[in-house]
Parts: sequence; C-alpha cells; structure tokens
Amino acid sequence: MTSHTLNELIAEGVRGRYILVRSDLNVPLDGSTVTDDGRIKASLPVLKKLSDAGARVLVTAHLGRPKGAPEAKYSLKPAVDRLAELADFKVQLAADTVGDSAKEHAAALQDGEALVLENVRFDARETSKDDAERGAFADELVALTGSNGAFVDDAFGAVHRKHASVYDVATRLPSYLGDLVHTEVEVLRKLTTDTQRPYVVVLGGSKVSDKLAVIENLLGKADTILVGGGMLFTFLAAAGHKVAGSLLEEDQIPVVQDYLKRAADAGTSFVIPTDVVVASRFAADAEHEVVKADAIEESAFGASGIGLDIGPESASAFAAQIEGAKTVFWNGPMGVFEFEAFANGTRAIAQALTDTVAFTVVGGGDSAAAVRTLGFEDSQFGHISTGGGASLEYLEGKELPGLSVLDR
Ligand SMILES: Nc1ncnc2c1ncn2[C@@H]1O[C@H](COP(=O)(O)OP(=O)(O)O)[C@@H](O)[C@H]1O
Ligand SMILES: O=C(OP(=O)(O)O)[C@H](O)COP(=O)(O)O
Repeated sequence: MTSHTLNELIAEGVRGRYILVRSDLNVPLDGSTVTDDGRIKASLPVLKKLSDAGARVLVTAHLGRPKGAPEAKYSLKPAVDRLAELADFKVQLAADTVGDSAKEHAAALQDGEALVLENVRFDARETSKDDAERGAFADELVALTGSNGAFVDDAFGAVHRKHASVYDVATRLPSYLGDLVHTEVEVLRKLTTDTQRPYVVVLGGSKVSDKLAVIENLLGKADTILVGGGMLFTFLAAAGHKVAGSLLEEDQIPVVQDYLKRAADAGTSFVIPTDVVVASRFAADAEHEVVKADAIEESAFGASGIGLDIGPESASAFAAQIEGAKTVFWNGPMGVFEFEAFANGTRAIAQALTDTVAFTVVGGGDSAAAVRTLGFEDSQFGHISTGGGASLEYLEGKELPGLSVLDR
C-alpha cells in the first residue's frame, strides 16, 4: 500500500483548511451511556494532530445500522459528548449530516476546532449500491470543505465498506491515510505475511451473515476455526440439529454445509460447541440451563429456548485449542456477554488468549468492549483491533475499498 499519510498532509499545511476525517465512533451504548470508549480514544490522536496544526476538522462517522433515516437512538450525541470530554480542543455535533445545521456549524468553525456531522447512515445514500446515489451524497459532504479541502480516512473498522463517507469522498478530494488505519494494517500485515502455525481463528458475535462469508477465504488459511456466538446455531442446524428460538440464518445453512464438506480437503478443521447455555428469554435475569448442543429443544424452555452462550465443556475445548496455537485471531463474543449470566464463554476465551504464548489479536468493537468489560487489560493481548469485520476481510486477503481507494 502506498498511500499518502497524515504526516504528509500536515507537512503540506492545514491551517485554516477544512479537513474531512472519517472516524469509527461506532461504540456500544447502554441508553445514552457509552459502555466502552475504546474507539473514541483510538480516534482522538488524529483529530488532535489536525487540531494542533490549525485545521478545521469535519468528522464523519456512523453508529449502528439505522435504515437510512434519522432515528434518535442512533444519534452520535453520546459518542461526541465523550469525545468532547477527552479532547483538549472544541468539539461540537451538527444536528444533521449535510443539511442546514451542518452547513451553518461548518461555516462558523474556527481553526483548531472539530465539528462531527450527525450519523452518516441517517442518509440512505451513504450505503447505497448505486454509485451515482453515493456520489451525490459524497459531493454534499465534500462541498462542506470549501475549495481547499482534503480527506483523511482513519476509520479502520469501516475500511471494508464501499460507502460514500469511506470510499466516494476519497475519489473527490486529495486523500490521506490516518494513523490508526496505518497502525492496524501494519499489525495485520505482519500476521498474514509471517503466520506462525497452528493458526486458530475464533469467530462469534451477531453479524452472522457477514462472518459466514469470511469463512470462505479462511478455509485453507486457518488451521482451526472455533465457532461460537450467534453463528454457532447455523452450524448446528447445518448438522441437522434443532436450535429452538436461537439466532439462525436459515438461508445460510447450505453455505455452512458446503464449508463443512470442504474443510478437511482445505486443511482447516472446525470446532463446533458440544454444549450451549439456553435461556427462557433474551434478558439479563432469564432462567437458563446448560444443555447438549444437539438437544437444545429438550431444555426446560422447549422450542422457545434461546441459546445465549457456549457451555463450559465447549469453552474448555476451545481453550485447549488456543493453548496449542502459535497465532490466534478472535472476532465476536462467544455469547451475550453484556448479561453476566451469559458472559462465561467469552470470559473463558479471553482468559485463554491471555494465558497462551501465541501472538493474539482481538478484533471488533464489541469484542474489544467485551474483554475490557470483563476486566482484562489491553496489554494482555498482542493487539486489540478497532475493526472486527475489517480485520477479518484483511486476513482473508480481500481488497478493502477504503484502503485501495487511497492507493496512489
Ligand atoms: N448467541 C447469541 N445470540 C445473540 N447475540 C449474540 C450471541 N452471541 C453473541 N451475541 C452478540 O454479538 C454481539 C457482538 O457481535 P458483533 O458485532 O458481530 O461483534 P464485533 O463488534 O466484535 O465484531 C454482542 O452484542 C453479543 O451480545
Ligand atoms: O462495528 C463495526 O464493525 P465490527 O462489529 O465488525 O467491529 C464497524 O463500525 C463497522 O460497522 P458495520 O458492520 O455496521 O458496517
């Protein structure tokens, strides 16, 4: 990758210029409280560097997956409030993304100040598959930078998204690689060019179809894939088991059956949980019990039971695999760790990663939040990446639109 860097932009001079920065401020919230500010802290250095150099910083970011229209629960306000607390320069939030509020606040911005535009995904054009629609939105974002603007992509967690604020703005402005993206890519490059084996990949979380797609290119690259979190139920269903009310992507069952068929020839083995924690409902205080993975419907909750964590036997089996590994990449919590009763699987995996001598990388907003919430320190892991899907797609060897668009 031979992109222009933020330091080159600073050397060119940014005082008084509008610099558009894509950050990843997609943090977990409990109501309006940020429960893990890791991504905000990781985004701050680039914003500060630009502020210190006198730029007028326009920040774009997304939060959650709103459906292309404003929705109060997806406002960036909690994230921006936290950013403003941490920053030693003025940070404001516009009430819209490219509307009157954004234009007025941008026009009033002083050197060294930052304005965060409201959630880019409040506009359906941000994520459109139609190039012209995304382009029109990108034009409106770029117009806020006046005649001498530039773009810095610092949102590592979103580099795998061909979205207007990630990709299309970079085709319209002189564009630069942010320091966070640079650091993340350097670590992952090392992991892919000099992979020490056995190489174990642990997958979980709730973005099931995104992550199932990634497995295609991990076959043959990873020695072992440990399957937990929401996706494990699609694996169980693919093996012919009933999963009651658990998260299930029915249309992905044939895809998983195909992976299972090809795994041995590809030299990759899957480890699927043998026991699961099943709950009566999706709640912190739900009744729950451990059952065999092939007997989920036989729990006390019958067909309405929901699998919310891997069981203790599976957690031990996963930990043993991790103990024997030389490289471990982990994305996606093993269960609904936000509820203490269903955090044990995730805790066991985090513990195994901290106990092993292997090089360990944890990727993903919620995975990083999980290890911190459960009391682990960042320094106990080889690297904590701000991007889950992004780092998985990098490890797959896929071209990432947010990176390739910055290539000179
Ligand atoms: N069995 C499960 N059922 C429903 N949700 C789950 C399950 N296991 C894990 N999750 C949820 O997955 C979410 C994180 O998923 P994801 O966004 O894919 O991870 P990351 O942000 O680390 O990439 C967590 O909020 C967690 O509660
Ligand atoms: O949270 C994110 O990704 P992750 O859960 O894979 O770490 C990024 O902010 C990207 O969000 P998206 O997966 O809704 O595009």
